[in-house]
Amino acid sequence: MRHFDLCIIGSGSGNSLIDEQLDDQSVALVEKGIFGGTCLNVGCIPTKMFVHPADLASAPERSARLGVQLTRDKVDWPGIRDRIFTRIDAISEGGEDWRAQAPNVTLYRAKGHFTGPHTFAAGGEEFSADRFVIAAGSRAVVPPVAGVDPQWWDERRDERPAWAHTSDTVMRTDDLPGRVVIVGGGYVASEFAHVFASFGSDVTIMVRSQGMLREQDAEISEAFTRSMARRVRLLTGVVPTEIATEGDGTARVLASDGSEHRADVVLFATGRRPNGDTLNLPAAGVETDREGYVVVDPHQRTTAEHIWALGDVCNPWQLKHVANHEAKVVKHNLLHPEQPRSSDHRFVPYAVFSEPQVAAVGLTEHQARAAGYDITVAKQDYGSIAYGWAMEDDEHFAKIVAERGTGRILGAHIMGPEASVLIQPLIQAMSFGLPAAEMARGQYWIHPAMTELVENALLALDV
Ligand SMILES: Cc1cc2nc3c(=O)[nH]c(=O)nc-3n(C[C@H](O)[C@H](O)[C@H](O)COP(=O)(O)OP(=O)(O)OC[C@H]3O[C@@H](n4cnc5c(N)ncnc54)[C@H](O)[C@@H]3O)c2cc1C
Ligand SMILES: NC(=O)c1ccc[n+]([C@@H]2O[C@H](COP(=O)([O-])OP(=O)(O)OC[C@H]3O[C@@H](n4cnc5c(N)ncnc54)[C@H](O)[C@@H]3O)[C@@H](O)[C@H]2O)c1
Repeated sequence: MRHFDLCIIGSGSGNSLIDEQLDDQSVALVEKGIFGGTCLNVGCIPTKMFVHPADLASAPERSARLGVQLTRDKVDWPGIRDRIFTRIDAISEGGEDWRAQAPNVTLYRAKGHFTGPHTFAAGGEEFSADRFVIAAGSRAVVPPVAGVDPQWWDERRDERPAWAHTSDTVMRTDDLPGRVVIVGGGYVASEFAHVFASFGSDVTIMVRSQGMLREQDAEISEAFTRSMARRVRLLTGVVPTEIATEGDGTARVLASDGSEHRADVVLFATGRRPNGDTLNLPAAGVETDREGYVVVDPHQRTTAEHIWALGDVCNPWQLKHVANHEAKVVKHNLLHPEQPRSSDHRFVPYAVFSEPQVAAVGLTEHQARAAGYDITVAKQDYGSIAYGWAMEDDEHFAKIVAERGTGRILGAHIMGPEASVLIQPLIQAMSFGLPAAEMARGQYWIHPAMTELVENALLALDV
């Protein structure tokens, strides 16, 4: 049986572990899908490459109130799609070729699973390794709906009707779909609703709960839901009950409120499940929690001493910057097991790249109150700062939650232009323990930049 020093399962963030520091180790890299993983091929990167043109395409919706009449003349979907994937596919292929020619790396292009604590099977071969890193990511979940076969996204993928999509496939459709039904109200639903609505598709969102982005601070979720409802047909408290394929290959979607919708594309944006269940983890002594995430200690070590895990397979944030952070920790701990580092999950930020953008870090107001903090909350409208006047903004805001007395920032939530950028100084303040008043008063804030939103929100806190 062939033996390796290290086996890495998953070529997304797992691939970034391999560099010259591992040149003296034999490495097996196992990848069943597109080389480079979710973020590069079907996640963060291509979605944002669609979001940016969508931001441009939706400019006419925002510009008329400022006296600038714009029209969206044409959206060249095949051109946009091919520009994006010509670039991405080349990176994926180049990365795979680069790995394949590395003398110390053996690439297994197959679905693999553990056969014992130190043994693994992939591509008809069984091999052993001293140490393993599980970086197997997560996969889209498709809920049970009459007329929808979950095997369309697995073994029976050839039978999948043209209308049935997850985020893995929807960016590669031949044409811009005229009618899109999106199921779900989280990150993926919000971003693709923006893309398709901006490009001119007729979009219907069916969201099971009473609003979108329900994990966010309640005021943000409510405001975002109102905003999205102005752009698309938003059905809250509604799920699809049955989907039938029509003679022309499109979908007829029956919904729980009795409504019926025709669609060229139905996008299931209903969450992602960690891939640990595909790896026969009990054979290796690796435990998972009730939601299927691989259990790790602060050093990213699993319940088996010689096996580490990182990314979506073991953390519920399911974000690339968290996977990257954990990969750096695992890398250090593989090289320096006697001086292990811990992951820092104290202040994990996130952003939803929709229209409007949403970004957040830390506790929501409700979570802070439930945790028993004595809090002060400030809500600052974009329209109250000079740059917001320039934009005639009457919708967007920032909200900061801080501890009364200490001024410690517990959470920050922003909905509006550049929210994903404006949140960064607040992440920094929380990470380095900078109290709100000191942060507001101890530095210059450029006038009249959008960051005055953060300055004024900090000053408005009753610390
Ligand atoms: C549409 C979309 C948009 C996103 N946008 C953002 C964003 O803007 N910002 C952000 O921070 N995050 C975003 N994410 C999340 C981000 O993509 C993931 O958190 C990140 O890619 C996870 O990295 P990973 O290395 O854990 O897993 P992955 O990159 O998924 O890598 C896991 C790899 O393991 C392989 N694999 C799994 N099981 C096996 C097996 N049994 N045998 C062999 N190989 C296997 C898979 O094929 C896959 O290539 C987005 C996700 C999606 C779906
Ligand atoms: N900008 C970003 O960082 C970004 C963008 C896209 C995706 N992601 C990552 O990908 C993950 C997956 O995104 P997502 O939007 O699919 O998941 P999500 O968890 O954000 O949202 C899932 C949505 O589906 C709904 N839902 C779940 N089960 C359902 C069912 N049976 N019937 C009807 N509705 C159901 C939920 O109520 C929720 O509205 C996210 O958790 C996120 O970590 C991140």
